[in-house]
Order: sequence, then structure tokens, then C-alpha cells
Amino acid sequence: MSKQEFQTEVSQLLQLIVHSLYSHPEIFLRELISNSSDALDKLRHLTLVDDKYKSLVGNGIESPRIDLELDEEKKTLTVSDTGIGMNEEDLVAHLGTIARSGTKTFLAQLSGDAKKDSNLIGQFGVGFYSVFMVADKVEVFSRKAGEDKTYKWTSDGKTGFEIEEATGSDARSSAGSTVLIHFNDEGAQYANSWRLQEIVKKYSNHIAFPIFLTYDKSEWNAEKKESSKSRVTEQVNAASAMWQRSKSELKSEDYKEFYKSITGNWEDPLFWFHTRAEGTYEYTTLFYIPAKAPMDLYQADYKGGIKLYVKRVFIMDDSKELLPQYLRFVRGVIDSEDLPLNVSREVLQQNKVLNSIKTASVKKILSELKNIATEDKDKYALFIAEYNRPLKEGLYGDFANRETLLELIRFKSTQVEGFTSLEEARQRMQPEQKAIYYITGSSESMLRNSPLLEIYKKKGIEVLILDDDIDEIVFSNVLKYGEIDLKAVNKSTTGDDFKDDSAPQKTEEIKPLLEKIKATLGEAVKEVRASARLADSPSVIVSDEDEPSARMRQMMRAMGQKDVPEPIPTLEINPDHEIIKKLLANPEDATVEDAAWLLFDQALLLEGIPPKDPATFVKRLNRVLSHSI
Ligand SMILES: Nc1ncnc2c1ncn2[C@@H]1O[C@H](COP(=O)(O)OP(=O)(O)OP(=O)(O)O)[C@@H](O)[C@H]1O
Repeated sequence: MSKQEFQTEVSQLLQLIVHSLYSHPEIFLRELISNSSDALDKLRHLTLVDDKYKSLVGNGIESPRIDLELDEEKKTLTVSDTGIGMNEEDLVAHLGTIARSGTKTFLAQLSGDAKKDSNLIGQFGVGFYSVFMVADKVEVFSRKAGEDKTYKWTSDGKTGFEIEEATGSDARSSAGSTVLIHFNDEGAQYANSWRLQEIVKKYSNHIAFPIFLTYDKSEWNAEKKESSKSRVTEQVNAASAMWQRSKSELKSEDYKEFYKSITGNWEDPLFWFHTRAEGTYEYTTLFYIPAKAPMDLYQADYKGGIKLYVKRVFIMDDSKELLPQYLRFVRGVIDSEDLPLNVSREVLQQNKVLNSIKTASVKKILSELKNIATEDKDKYALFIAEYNRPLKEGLYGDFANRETLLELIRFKSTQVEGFTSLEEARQRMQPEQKAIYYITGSSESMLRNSPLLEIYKKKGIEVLILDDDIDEIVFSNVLKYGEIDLKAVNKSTTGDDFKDDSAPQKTEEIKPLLEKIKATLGEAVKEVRASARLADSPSVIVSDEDEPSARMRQMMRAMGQKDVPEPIPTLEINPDHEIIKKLLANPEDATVEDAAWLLFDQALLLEGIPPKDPATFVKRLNRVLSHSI
């Protein structure tokens, strides 16, 4: 027998389960049944594609089913399946550690407030370990398909577990797992056949495999008194592939329960789209949008949530081929009538049928979202609060749907509270407005106060505020919304939109000063020019049209890119500003030199970039201050 300790994260999770989840102890059964269903799916797939497993059917591999056996007196319940099973190594790896890296993120977010944490854990899904809410001891007997030995895993859910080989009556005669639960005081309420039937119907009715309950059934006599008991086995779920039923037969509750059973979430989904296609290819899709974006959505190893079925037989999940990466938050099922049952991941990558289903599914999801955006603005706002950013990722990769994505994405703006759409911004355009403008950066308040916005404020022109870290990269590739140009306000040519007839004359007037400033700043700037876009500020930094901005370069470096060229920005000077007018009137070399650097450094500061040489910056500032006081 080997005694082992739980991985630290498992102990933390167990602590949490016991302390935060007590309001929903019944979900332990849904979690165990869902594990059994996954194990049955995995084995069924192997028996279809692998001869080794095919030959074991009926001889080591039994037909797929899940059995619940209740002993009311002993207060025990077993949950057994004829699925893939686990050997000794699997038991250690799966029931002693947590493989998903999302778990660490999850644990780090916990606040210690039981109520909040229980909401978080509800989105996260605790899986097998939830059984320790209701048990003081759990034994798992498991035999892996294709192997002979059964192993027994035992734990009290506190510090660790023990593993030994199971022999005699404990050994399983075929592949699969049996989880034996010894209920604790809290769990004793589930040692009741009515209760169990109710929970199975509620959470697992549409699991594709039959679930049987074996229990002591009471016989009632005419006086409504219990006369005898007999041991019976009855099927307690519908065992239908729920997505195959017609929409008219299904109630909203059915959809919600199925969602919970496949995701482990206990919050209702935001919405779902159920489609049966009968064109060139025949398939059914059922997609769900979770109410909350998963916490690990932005982690590299995030797994998608779509299960692929072929003629109701599970084939695989979390495959990157099923939906594009940016829709990785969508959960649900694709069931095709046309794919071969033994289709492999490699084949799927270039499969015509799947590609066509994928393209149609993306269109479907986006068009349904568009409907919601027009028909139910409040609900759509909930969606945007969670998923605006992944949609933006789509702009980067999904060119075919770019126009639709541009309609779906929402923006902060200088003109309205909350979020707005490009279409609304288009309708608000001023008659003389040449483009839809936006500003990118990391801090909303910094952006709202940027000198680059002055001319827009003065003219009452809207500017969209893009403060997501991916905005600059994404939107620098999006040049149009329909026929209308999309322009970043910090690009050098954007300022030209506001040049009026007096511009050439003004430029001529301050030309000598511009030259002096350029001579002072030397290589630090590409050009010094007169600005048409400033009202209250004396200077601003802009980038060339095709050049990444200073912030973008910072990001490129942060992402490990080594040879990021040094930014050489263009400095724009406001010819109407008092400082500039005074400099024109008093073009003393020493004054112009201090002013040139201060104008440059302050413009950088407003972009969130500190002066290269803070000591000299402060010296200059103090010199100028002492002159003026
Ligand atoms: N009945 C079973 N048969 C075979 N393997 C199982 C069974 N139950 C659990 N496992 C294995 O243990 C792993 C951990 O299960 P657990 O329920 O904790 O997490 P999960 O199912 O992977 O994810 P989730 O947190 O979404 O439930 C499973 O991924 C599976 O490999």
C-alpha cells in the first residue's frame, strides 16, 4: 500500500470546497456522473478507432452504462461506470493533483469571503473533489481498459490518499471505475432513493448514457403501509442526446440543465443557439455563451469548450479545429451526420465537412449575437462586459467576418457614457467630419485628458477611447468601417484633417522657431512641425502613419522582441499657444533650448513615457520656474 499526500493546490481546493460550497452539496452527484460520462465517451471512441479495444468488447469492456447503488442502512452510495478506467499512475495523477494551470489563477483570486468565493468556484467547476462535501471517506476502484489489475484509491479528503491493488471481491471484472461514497452527516440526506432520482433528473437527465439506480423499493399495501421491500434497478434518466431533440420539445430549463451538466457551471448561461442544418451537410449545433468569461480565458493553455460528436457518438473535445480561437469562450456541441466515426485530429484539420460546419457555425453565432444586440440591449451589454476583448481578437484573425465583428464590438467614447457602437458613432458624425477617430493607450483617464483630443473637443467631434492592451495592434490593421475611414488620432497625418486656410501662413511664421527646436532636439525627434490639432496644449507627440507608436514598441519589447527600433517621434507645436508666441517674441538661444526640451518631455509624459534624463528635466524646469517667479 502506498500513502501519498495531496498536491498543495488540491488541499487548498478541498479546504475551500468544505467551507464555501456547503450551499450546494448535491452537485457532487452531477460531477461524478459527468466524470463517468466522459470516461464512457473516451472508451467508446477508442473501441471505434483502435482494433486493440474493439476486440475487447464483451470481454473486458462492457456496454456503456452508469450505475448508482444505494445502501440506505450503511449510508453509502456507489457511482460505477463501464468507461475507460484508471490504472495506478492515472489515479495518482488525476485524483491527487490538479493539472489545469487555471486552478492557480483561480485560487489566487479567492477573497476569503465565503459567498463571493462560492460564486467563483461555481464558475470554475470543482470536479471529483466536490464529493468530500458529503463524504468522510471515499474509495475508488478502477480498472483501465486493456489492463487486468484493479486499483483501489482511498481518502478521507483531508491530507492525502492511499493506493493499493484491489483483489478478491474488490477487483473489477471489466474496465471502468466505481466510486464508493461513505456519507458524512451532511451527506446522509442523499442516502435516499427519491432524493437521488430527483438530483439525476435535475442535472443529468440528458447525459447520453443510461443511468440506473439500484435501491430497496418499498411495496405499499392497501392501508398505505409499507409491507415489504425489494431490491430493484431502474433507469432514472432520459439518456437522450438532448441536442437532437427538436426546439419545440425543449424547455428553457432543459437547455440550462444540459449546459450545467456539460460545463460544471451552476450559473445559467447568458444565451444559447440551437441549430439543425440540412443543406449540403447535415449537422446539429448547440452553442452556449457562459454568463461569465472563464478566469483562464487569456491563458495560453486555455481549452475550448466544444464537444464534437458524429451521429451522437462523442469524438473529441477542446479541439482547436472546431471554432476559431477568438470564440474559445463558447461552450456546447457539434454533432455531424457526415463525418466518419473514426475521424482523427489530424484528418479534422483539413476536413471539408468540418470546415464547412465551422464556417457556418461562426456566421451563425455572430448573426445571433447581432440579433441580440438590436433586440435586447441590456442583455447584450452583459455579453460585451465579458467578451468584447475576444471579439477584438477576431478582427485580427477572421477577415471574412470583419465587418460583422466591427458591428458587434463596443467602444468607450468621448461623447457617450458606457459603450457605443461604430454604427452609432457614424450616425453622430459632424457634417464636416472626415473619419471616425479613436485614441489608443493603457489608461482611460490618461486618454481622456490627452492633448490630442483638444481639437476634437473644440469641434464637438467624437473620439473612441480604446484602452485594451490589444487595441493598438488590432485597430492599426482596421482602416475602414464600411466606407468610412477609421483613424488613430496620434498618427501624423490625422492632424491634417483639421488644417484650415490659415495653416500655411502660420507655419511660415513659426518656421525659424521650428528649425531652432529641431536643431536643439537633434536626433530625438524626426521632425518638428506646426500642429493644427492642439487647442490648449503647446505640444504633442505623434507617430508616422506606418510606424508602431511608442506604446506599441514598449509592448513589443515586453513580449520579448529584441530589435525593436528606437521610437523617433514627430513633435507638433501649437502656433497659437501663449508659450510659443512668447518664444517667437523672445527667441534667445538659452530660453529656446530649455523650452524645446520641456515641450518635448511634457509631450512624452502625457503619452505615459517618462523623460529619458529626469535630473536634467527637473533642472530645466526649475530654471524656467525661477525665471518666471
Ligand atoms: N469515472 C472516471 N473514470 C475515469 N477517469 C476519471 C473518472 N473520474 C475522474 N477521472 C479522471 O480524473 C480527472 C479529474 O477529474 P475531475 O472531476 O476532478 O476534473 P475534470 O473532470 O477533469 O474537470 P472538471 O473540473 O471540469 O470536472 C478526470 O479528468 C479524469 O481523467
